[in-house]
Amino acid sequence: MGCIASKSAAVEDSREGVAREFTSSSKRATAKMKVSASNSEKRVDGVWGKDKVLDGVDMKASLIDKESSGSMRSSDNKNGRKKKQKPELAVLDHPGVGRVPKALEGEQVVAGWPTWLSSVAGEAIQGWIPRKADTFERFHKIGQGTYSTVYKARDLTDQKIVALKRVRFDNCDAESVKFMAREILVLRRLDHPNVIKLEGLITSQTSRSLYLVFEYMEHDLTGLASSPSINFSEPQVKCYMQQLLSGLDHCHSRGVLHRDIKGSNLLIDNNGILKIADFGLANFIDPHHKVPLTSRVVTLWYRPPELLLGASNYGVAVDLWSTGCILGELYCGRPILPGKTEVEQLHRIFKLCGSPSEDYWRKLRTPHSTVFRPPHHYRQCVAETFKECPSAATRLIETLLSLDPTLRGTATTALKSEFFSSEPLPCDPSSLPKYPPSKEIDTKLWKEASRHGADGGKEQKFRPGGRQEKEPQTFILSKDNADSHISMQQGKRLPNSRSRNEFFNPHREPAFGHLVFPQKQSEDHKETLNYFSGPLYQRPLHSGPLVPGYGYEMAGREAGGRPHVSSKVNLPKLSGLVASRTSLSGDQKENPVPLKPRETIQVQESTNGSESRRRHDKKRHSQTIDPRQIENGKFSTETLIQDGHGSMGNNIYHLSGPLLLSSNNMDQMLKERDRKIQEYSRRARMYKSGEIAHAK
Ligand SMILES: Nc1ncnc2c1ncn2[C@@H]1O[C@H](COP(=O)(O)OP(=O)(O)OP(=O)(O)O)[C@@H](O)[C@H]1O
Repeated sequence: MGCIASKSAAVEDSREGVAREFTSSSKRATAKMKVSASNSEKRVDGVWGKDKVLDGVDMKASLIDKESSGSMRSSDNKNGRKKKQKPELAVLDHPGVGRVPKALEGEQVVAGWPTWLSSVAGEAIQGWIPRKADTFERFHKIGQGTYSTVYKARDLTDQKIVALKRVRFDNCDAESVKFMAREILVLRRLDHPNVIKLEGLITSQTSRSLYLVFEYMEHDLTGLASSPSINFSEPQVKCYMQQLLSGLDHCHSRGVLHRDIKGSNLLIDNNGILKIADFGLANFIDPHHKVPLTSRVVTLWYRPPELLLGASNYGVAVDLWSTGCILGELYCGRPILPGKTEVEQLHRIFKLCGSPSEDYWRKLRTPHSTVFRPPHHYRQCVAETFKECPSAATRLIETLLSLDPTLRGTATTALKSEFFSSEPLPCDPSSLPKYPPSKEIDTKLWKEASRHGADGGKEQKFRPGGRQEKEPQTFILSKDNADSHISMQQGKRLPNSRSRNEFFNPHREPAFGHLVFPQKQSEDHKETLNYFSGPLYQRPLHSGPLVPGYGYEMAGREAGGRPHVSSKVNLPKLSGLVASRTSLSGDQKENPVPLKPRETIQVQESTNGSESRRRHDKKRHSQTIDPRQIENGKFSTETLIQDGHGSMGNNIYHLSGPLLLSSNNMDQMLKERDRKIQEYSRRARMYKSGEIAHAK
């Protein structure tokens, strides 16, 4: 950051009318900040060096000096009352969300940081100087996350292409700022070739928004895997997996759980280097000092059973489960456990991995463990399901998808597995083909285009895998944190929208293995249950993994009716294969037996702080929910339904209710639910693309 400091200090933020030449006093402040930062880093290094993991509590102690912790304590103990923190809040309240001493806070403001940031999350920015907006030239949008919009940009100081992630949060809400700041602190703790590097932060004293500056990555794994023209070879799959596990190994060794490993968060550059990105849900853990964590993390399809069952005492194994799902996906050409609700997800898991043993339930002891015992005994069939894969791959999938988290091993042991030492060996990243830019967002746009493109589209500006470089935008840091949009509407048409439409017609995806009422389900109904019908409190699936290669293409099958899996792993070609689906779901012979919850899932209800968030969300017409807020108990289920996805009354039947109702009612209810979800998805898309804003 030294260079950032010198770069920024020299430039005036004339765009915001804030002439901020650093005075000698601010220079002194900066120098002081650097000293404190290096001191604190030294202390943190000490912790790492000793224990190889970050102890959340120690780290807090190491990052905040005595004076600071004193001031924190006194503020916490206002009026002499000791504020009792929720367990999860206590977790969140350590790294990245601590304050710095008042004096340092003042110095940070002088250095250009806004007060709303330095006053509540000074640690996250300690030792850094904010970059100025006018030192970047912003191009088009390259990613849309639940919590962010990502743009391609050029750093005018060195002409380097970077990615700017504009994070969504409420700068008036200290908790919201703290959640956002945790991502920054986590990123600053990590330094590895397979972990995305945070290069700086853009904001100013008067700004209410914040951009994270990252190295630019051309692709993400979901985008590459779902590109119809890209076939991964087995050495390539091994190469990506090796990099993913190496990055994870680093995170875990530094006490960081990612908690959202999925293809769209695995970015790949033109040299074949894979980097783990999106640490928005990451948290610090200390295996020696366990504190309860929220189970409401990890995108549904990649979420391990213990989290679905409500575990709050978990560790690195959650990331390893997600890694197992990705490995399976890379061989199968589609997500291996695409559940639509938590209950269905769990059921799919048990059908693949077998019913858990008594010992498992005993050890788990979560609130839901008695509720979700499958009435049926399922035998483990991972090996059978993946029998077309090379045996070393099957064994690694089996290990990573162990129901018992302790049997999943670690990233280190996975890296030592036979999968990486058996032929064909992982290839060198530099030997991988160079692909045209491809991201999950492209997949979404293709899909969007195919929906709108059936009318024969007029303009055909959008090129899949070769995004249009738009005119550089004047980059002005907004004073409001509401989304600014670079519309991609104009570029939605595909050169061959018709044939694309065939590939991306969501109605072609059968709702196989549907848990709720497979026998009574009509074909029509199956069609209605497309992948937008995820659980409502979940991140919307249209911004999650977009079913790579799923129903995009009906490829041929081998004579035996099985997907061809060879050393040439044919992701898109395998997609949509009936045989592959059948073998995975095991639904052909056996109708899925619904789990019998004895009661609806009890979701922790707390309205703490939900009001302000609700107001904020309403203000921005946001259709998204931030699990980081759920984590803090800020949202009740009902809040989520009502605020995030529209009111559906007081029922929380989408969680587990359908399993308890008669099928007639269910038919209607699910149709209605799907209709609403479709409607909200559509509105969310319109909102994102700016159409709603224009319309209003
Ligand atoms: N450094 C980068 N280079 C290129 N593209 C990026 C970069 N960082 C993020 N993106 C793109 O932006 C998308 C959203 O970014 P990110 O996942 O960090 O945001 P998020 O709001 O946390 O998303 P999510 O909803 O998936 O959690 C990514 O899927 C990726 O395609």
